[in-house]
Amino acid sequence: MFRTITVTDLAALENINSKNTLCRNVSIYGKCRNEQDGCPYSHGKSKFSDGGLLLVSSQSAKRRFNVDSPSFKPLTPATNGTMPPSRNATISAGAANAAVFTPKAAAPPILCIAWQTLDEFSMNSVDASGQTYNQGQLGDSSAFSSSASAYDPFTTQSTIPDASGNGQQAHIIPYAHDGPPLAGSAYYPGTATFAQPPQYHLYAPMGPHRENLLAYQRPAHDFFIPNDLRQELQRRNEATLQVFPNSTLPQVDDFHTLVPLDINNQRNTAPFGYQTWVYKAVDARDGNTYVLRRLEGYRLTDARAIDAAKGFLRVNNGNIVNLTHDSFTTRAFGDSSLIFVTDFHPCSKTLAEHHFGSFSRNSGGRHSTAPVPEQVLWSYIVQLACALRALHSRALAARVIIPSKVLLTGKNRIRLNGCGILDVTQYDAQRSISELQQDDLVQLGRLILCIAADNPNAHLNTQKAMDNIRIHHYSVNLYESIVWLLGAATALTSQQQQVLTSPAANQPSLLQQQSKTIDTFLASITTQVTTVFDSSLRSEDLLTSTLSRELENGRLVRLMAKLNLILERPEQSPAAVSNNSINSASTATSMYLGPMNSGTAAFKPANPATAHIHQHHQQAQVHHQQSQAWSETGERYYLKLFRDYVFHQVDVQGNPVVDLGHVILNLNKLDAGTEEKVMLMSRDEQNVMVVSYKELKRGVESAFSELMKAAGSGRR
Ligand SMILES: Nc1ncnc2c1ncn2[C@@H]1O[C@H](COP(=O)(O)OP(=O)(O)OP(=O)(O)O)[C@@H](O)[C@H]1O
Repeated sequence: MFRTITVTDLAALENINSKNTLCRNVSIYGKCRNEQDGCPYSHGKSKFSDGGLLLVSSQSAKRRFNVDSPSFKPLTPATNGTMPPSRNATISAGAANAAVFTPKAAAPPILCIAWQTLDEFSMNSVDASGQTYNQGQLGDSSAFSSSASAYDPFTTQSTIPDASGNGQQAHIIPYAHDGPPLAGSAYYPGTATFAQPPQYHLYAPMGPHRENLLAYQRPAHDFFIPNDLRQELQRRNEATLQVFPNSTLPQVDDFHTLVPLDINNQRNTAPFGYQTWVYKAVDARDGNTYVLRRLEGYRLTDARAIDAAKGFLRVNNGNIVNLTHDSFTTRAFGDSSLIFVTDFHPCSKTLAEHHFGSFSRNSGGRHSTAPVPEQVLWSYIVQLACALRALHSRALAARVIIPSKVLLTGKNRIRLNGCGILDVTQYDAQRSISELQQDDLVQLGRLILCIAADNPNAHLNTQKAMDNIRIHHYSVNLYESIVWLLGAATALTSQQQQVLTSPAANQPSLLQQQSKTIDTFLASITTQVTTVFDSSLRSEDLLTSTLSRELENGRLVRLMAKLNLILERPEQSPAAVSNNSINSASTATSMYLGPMNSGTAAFKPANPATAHIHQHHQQAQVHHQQSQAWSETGERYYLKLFRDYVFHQVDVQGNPVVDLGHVILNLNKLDAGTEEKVMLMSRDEQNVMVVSYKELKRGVESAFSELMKAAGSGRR
């Protein structure tokens, strides 16, 4: 069975033959003649390269074609699908002497060739240079399949036949727009003038790499942020936006939409000497979410006290919950409350909740879980030491380093909370800063001791807790560090002293160091600091790689947004903007699917401006024109078909095909504007259009720029 194909570029068909499985059954066959002027086809590539479009019409088109037309001769039954005549044999002497055909941009030259079913496909094929191959030469499909298997949709180079028919390495610039055509480069015009843009459409695969995948194969999850991280970020997002609909909490100064974070019923006045409440709130001035810590019943007796926390405003450290605003007093809660405003870290927990979550404060009982890994303890020590260094170097002190005032904001990521509060509430207590800083070190030692001993009250019996640490097989180094921080070396047994001062212990021993500052401590744990630093760099690498994937997804989202902005938007179609745009040689798209019984030798786009211009009201006329661009004769119709091809595919049974890989692959090719062709089918399956991604890209860009012009803005 034969169907009629109209092609403007024979090379395109060749290309499709080799790459598109849907078109494997296409062979060039029979007499080829230019429909426009009746001239036989000449194989000069440059003459037929401007369109890059293959129009295929099935039965309906076949009916419309006039078999008596001089430009088309149906094949004889004798040759039907068995031994098609060679192309040369079908060209008459008169036709061979015909003038060389020069294509016009507005109406690309069109050839008639024959379409065969797969069964009929067999013998002859014509390459881009016009050379005829028979089956033996091509070795059935092997010539195609070898190029198909080597095909990488993301590559920018490929072997293509040159003008002489020899396979040569040629540069395909998939995303280059057509520049001025150069002699001998008609297939890929603009290559000589091409300036390499950033190849932002290419994914650079990052390790670890899968061994069983081919170079161009990517698993779907490679394109997206890992599930656990996505869930975590979404949970944080939700937590930040969460509101209580019937909340009776007041607005405090500029802070509104208060949500309590303190879900613990047991109120504890120990850390600050006041009952505290913690709220999430939105600052009306900048719209950001902050945490308000309220000290209930605080009365300001000395106005200077409130300024005592100002020094903490200047501290910006990754291991501290930073104070963001001046503290202030308020009566919004019906009492006199002191408010501290800090950064909000959604979904965070305190170390007390994390490590002693099921521990009852009043039971005094021991929480039983598996011992915390030493690496985690070192991570805590290094991070808190880092926070203390930031404070101590500014002549400040943390003053409260307890499990409930250390926030866990990510995996093993901790921040010191509640800094500066005691500076206000205990303003009058005359304690020197060095004394407070020494106390910070002791508190740090107690905190680590409690977590290592797995008991929040472990510091109340240091000796027993130290024994517990030994039972948990922590290293001598950790043991020694805790002892040094606690300043409790004298309380150790002679046996413990022996362990710490043995040659196995790190030299110089911390116990032998007299000066006790955070810098001394940090200097003595450099090995652990570098280990923690290394793991933090690795997690940063991981996040950067994840971010780079999202960057690609962001690009695809923008492309999808563009497509949806322009698709089926008649009021902004080019017909409304410029009636001549369809016929214009400079129109970005020179292809369309027109009715094949138009009565003309070549397809011509319907000029929407010509018909009925005086018969209707002007507005109705405009609407008519507008819809033309999306109609089956309109220049944007193929974009619509492409949308169907990407998103609305169905299988042979008519079931929807939901293939994310297909969507991503096609959107990437569209974004890159590759020369590869795609076969688009109308919904009634009566018409098929073959168009390159490059043309599609130009269509999208042109429609989008029209839209932007109409929107009166040059921004994208
Ligand atoms: N800056 C913050 N960002 C996010 N959540 C926070 C922040 N500060 C505290 N929270 C959360 O608020 C809750 C209460 O914090 P708070 O410091 O009062 O701990 P607590 O366990 O209630 O201590 P206390 O025994 O002193 O009352 C905790 O669950 C903590 O995770």
